[in-house]
Amino acid sequence: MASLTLLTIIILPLAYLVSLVIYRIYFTRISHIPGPKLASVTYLYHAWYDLWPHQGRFTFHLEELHKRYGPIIRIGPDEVHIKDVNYVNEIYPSDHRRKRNKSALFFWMVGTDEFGDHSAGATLDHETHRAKRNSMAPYFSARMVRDLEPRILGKVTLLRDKFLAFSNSNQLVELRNAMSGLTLDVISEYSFGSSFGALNSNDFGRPLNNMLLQGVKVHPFARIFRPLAIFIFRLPRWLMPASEILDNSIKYDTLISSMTQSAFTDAMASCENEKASEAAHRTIVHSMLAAESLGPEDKTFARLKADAMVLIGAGTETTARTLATALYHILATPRVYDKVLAEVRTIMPSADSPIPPVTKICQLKYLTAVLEESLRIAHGVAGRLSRIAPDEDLFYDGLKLPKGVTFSQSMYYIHSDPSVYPFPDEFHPERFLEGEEAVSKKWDVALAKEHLQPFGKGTRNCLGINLAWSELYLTVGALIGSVKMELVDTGKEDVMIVKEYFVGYLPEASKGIRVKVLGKS
Ligand code: HEM
Repeated sequence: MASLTLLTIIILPLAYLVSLVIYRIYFTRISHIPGPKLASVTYLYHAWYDLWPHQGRFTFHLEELHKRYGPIIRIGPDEVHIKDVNYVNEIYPSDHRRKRNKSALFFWMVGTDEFGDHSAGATLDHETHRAKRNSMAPYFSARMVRDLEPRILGKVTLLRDKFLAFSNSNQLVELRNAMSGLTLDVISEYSFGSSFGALNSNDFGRPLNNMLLQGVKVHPFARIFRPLAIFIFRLPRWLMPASEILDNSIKYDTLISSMTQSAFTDAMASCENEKASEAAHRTIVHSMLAAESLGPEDKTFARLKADAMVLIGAGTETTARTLATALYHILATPRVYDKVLAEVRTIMPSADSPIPPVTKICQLKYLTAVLEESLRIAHGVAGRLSRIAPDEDLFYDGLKLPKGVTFSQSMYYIHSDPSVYPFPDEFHPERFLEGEEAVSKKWDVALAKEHLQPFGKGTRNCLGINLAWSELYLTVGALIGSVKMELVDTGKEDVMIVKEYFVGYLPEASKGIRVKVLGKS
């Protein structure tokens, strides 16, 4: 009896574990791909870098692994990472016939009914995603962004006026927080016709901004312990363990619910009283309810709320940090500041001139290069963009990636590749400008432009590209054109990402990117 118990309690589980380890190292469909043995056995390997004792560092550890094992490495029992700027189109094709699913290994929220589960962004299957995305795409098209530009401009004007109100005061403005207030208000106003009002508060909506910033910290834990995360998120709220991250996600859920609810109620009434297509420009919810690509099961409140959660989350921190990074580098480099201001003055003659429309600002070549360089160096989305090819085998350097395997690249590595962007940690807008400097420094401008892909690539790239560009042009144009500021005790280390929680993350010990407003420029 005792030996039977010993067998069941110790020996059988041990034998199972040993066979699993041997199987995972030597006999899976990707065992031929080099990489650390421990990573091929268990995701606990990631935990060391992403959870404890380090946090959000696995993406950066990949550099070391690639140096040791080469451009293609195995980073999980069924996951591969590639670091090669020339292999991007193969992983993220734009042709819908080459299907790319997302992977639940990274999009852990699938199955939680929370965190944007059922949204387009978190839909794994290629075709299902396509229908959901098509229902939102018209609302974020270049034309719609142009039509709704007054919504963006209203918020940018408010931001500029708030900055000017700080003139000659001793109060410093922290740019990343201020830009988060702006982008949060823009994405909510643009998508729902009413904003969170972050810019109406003196602190640019700091509690809301912090809620979003803290919320993303859930990703590493949930990726590594996915079943546990799903279990926790499916618990009734009163049974959930006490945690700041959970609290923030619940607050976020409540906030988005009420915003979606009022748009939903209004949109349902519009559907009854007027032609749905006529109301479709009013909010993203109206637009989705009018979309023919969606069936009734995808037009429920819960489903639309999931998309709203992803839109607000995706549209805020990425754009805010890119803006803060752009402003830091402009202010930190007098040569760049002088050029940007001189160029802005050609369409905005004085600090009191009206903010020009995006169609005019986007013609400024130097400013465009500054924004391209900011998008590159800010690493808005730094995490690996994981995909699965459900029905084609891929090949890299003779190595087979069988269909069904999860693979990824990280735009962080593309944008830090010195063969495309020499001295990648340095800010040089000129790498994106044909001209004397590029020739004298032997910079390949065409190559730099070809590999700049901050918004991802292929059929699942960023939905908000047009909106993001409009925000970047209007905000930097308006602030440089109207406001004179100087950096206070802020250095390059305050704008360089040190962690990855899907979005890149700045050092938490830093006091931020602080400026003193001196008056009008
Ligand atoms: C500088 C700003 C931005 C950057 C760098 C950025 C970057 C990205 C990237 C790299 C992806 C692809 C993720 C993946 O492949 O898994 C993505 C997806 C997405 N982005 Fe953005 N984004 C920005 C701004 C915005 C804005 C303003 C919106 C608001 C509409 C937005 C909405 C989305 C959505 C909804 C997706 C998911 C698209 C889908 O799955 O079809 N993003 N973004």
